[in-house]
Amino acid sequence: MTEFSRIEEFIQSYADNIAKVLGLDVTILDEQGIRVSGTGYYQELIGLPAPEGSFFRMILQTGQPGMMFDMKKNEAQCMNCKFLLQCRELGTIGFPVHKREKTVGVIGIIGFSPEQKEKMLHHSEKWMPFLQHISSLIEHKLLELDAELEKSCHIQEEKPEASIAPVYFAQLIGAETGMRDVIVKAKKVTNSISTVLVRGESGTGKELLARAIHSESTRSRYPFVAINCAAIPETLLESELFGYEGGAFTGSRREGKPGKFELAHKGTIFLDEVGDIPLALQPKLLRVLQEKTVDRVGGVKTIGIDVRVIAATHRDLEQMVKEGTFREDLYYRLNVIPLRLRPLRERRQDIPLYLQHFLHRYSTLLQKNRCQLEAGMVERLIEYDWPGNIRQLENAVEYMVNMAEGERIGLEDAPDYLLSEGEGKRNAHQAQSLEQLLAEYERSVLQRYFTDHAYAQDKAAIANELQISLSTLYRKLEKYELV
Ligand SMILES: Nc1ncnc2c1ncn2[C@@H]1O[C@H](COP(=O)(O)OP(=O)(O)OP(=O)(O)O)[C@@H](O)[C@H]1O
Repeated sequence: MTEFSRIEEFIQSYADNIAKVLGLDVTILDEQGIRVSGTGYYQELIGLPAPEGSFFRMILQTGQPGMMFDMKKNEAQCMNCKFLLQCRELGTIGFPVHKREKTVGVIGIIGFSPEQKEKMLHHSEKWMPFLQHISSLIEHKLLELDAELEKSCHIQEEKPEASIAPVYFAQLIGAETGMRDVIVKAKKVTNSISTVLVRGESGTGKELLARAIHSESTRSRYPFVAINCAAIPETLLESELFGYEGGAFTGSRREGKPGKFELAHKGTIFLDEVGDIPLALQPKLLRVLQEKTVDRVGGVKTIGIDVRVIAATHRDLEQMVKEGTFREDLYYRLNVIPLRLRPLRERRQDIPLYLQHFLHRYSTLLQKNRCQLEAGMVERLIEYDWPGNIRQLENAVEYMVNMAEGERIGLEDAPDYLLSEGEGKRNAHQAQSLEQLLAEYERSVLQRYFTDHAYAQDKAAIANELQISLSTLYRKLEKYELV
């Protein structure tokens, strides 16, 4: 992992915006010379290494900025570049990105047309200070992340389950498509004190949704504390949730320990797998939720807490209430704001979006060229039922990117369960034609552009990017009711 892998999206949005404002192309390379972002022609080359001997590679080596025009005539600097013959750049300005004196990347602006070259020459004295500024902003972002990481490690020492990595609704894939309804509801209750109960199968994003509610709430400066009630042995769950006083039981810490509710004070507690809380503990949880106080195990004093509760489960709580394994009063206390995340097989139009997202992520993380799915693969993946939902789909993409030998991912790279006919595949009565599947895909691609802030609904830019005419774009938007 390079420094830049942590801020990929930030960097790309920077590049896009700078390019738009300047009317020039922008590209950014990481410390290994891999192109991590690019606009125009260089967008296609994201994930690929810059040519050996190139101008940008030289900047990475020397840590010195530079400016060059008419590469083909500039034999001295470009002579060793493996790309010289194909190079179409008429002007290039590159500036190193440092982090604490170490060169961790390079940012460049490029002109391909005589007009762009003219623009670059005309304002030549302004470019270096401008790029220096951008480079400092990127450095600042990296240092900020380091500081956050340090802080989170520190916090995690005291509060093992606490996490401070924010998640925003806009980051959730499907937020504007298959998950839209649930996100509209979730947004309405971010700042409410009412308990939210997130329902959904395993891997549908329940925890991610809970984190987004917390991150976008006024509690976001305080901890988000997650506890998986099914993963902790029954005997320990009470003290994990509510804490214990010193000497409460054999082997306990002399100074006692706060529970998750106390650690989440002023923030949010995420009670994952709440349906797995043992019956014996349910009255105590109910009391905490109603009275907003906790009594540590073995303690005598009552501690007041201000905690937002988000619970989640994949279990059929209503059935459990009927069977007597879940208390009815606790069920009503938890189920104030029910949010249901649909399984992936009920929102197949989102599958191409997840594929795109995870392919990009794992190609970069695994330092492979940007992998693409071969024709037919998307269809196959849309047809699969994904019992493990997004988690399984993410794992499948990670597997395929690992297996891919080049940039193309074919059936031979897929995990076995995707190859076996029958199991996990869509039922016959749900079958869709290839035309319908492609239409779903086309719709989701268009929708994604419209929710991407970098395009800010700029139809001309979107048409240009997709290499279709504006009128075709309008026709498609009408067809998919996206206007
Ligand atoms: N909308 C989404 N966009 C991007 N990634 C997602 C989304 N939803 C889930 N994921 C990813 O899928 C994985 C599973 O998500 P998460 O842990 O939130 O699911 P869960 O429903 O809480 O699972 P479980 O019930 O098994 O605990 C995570 O890696 C998460 O980042």
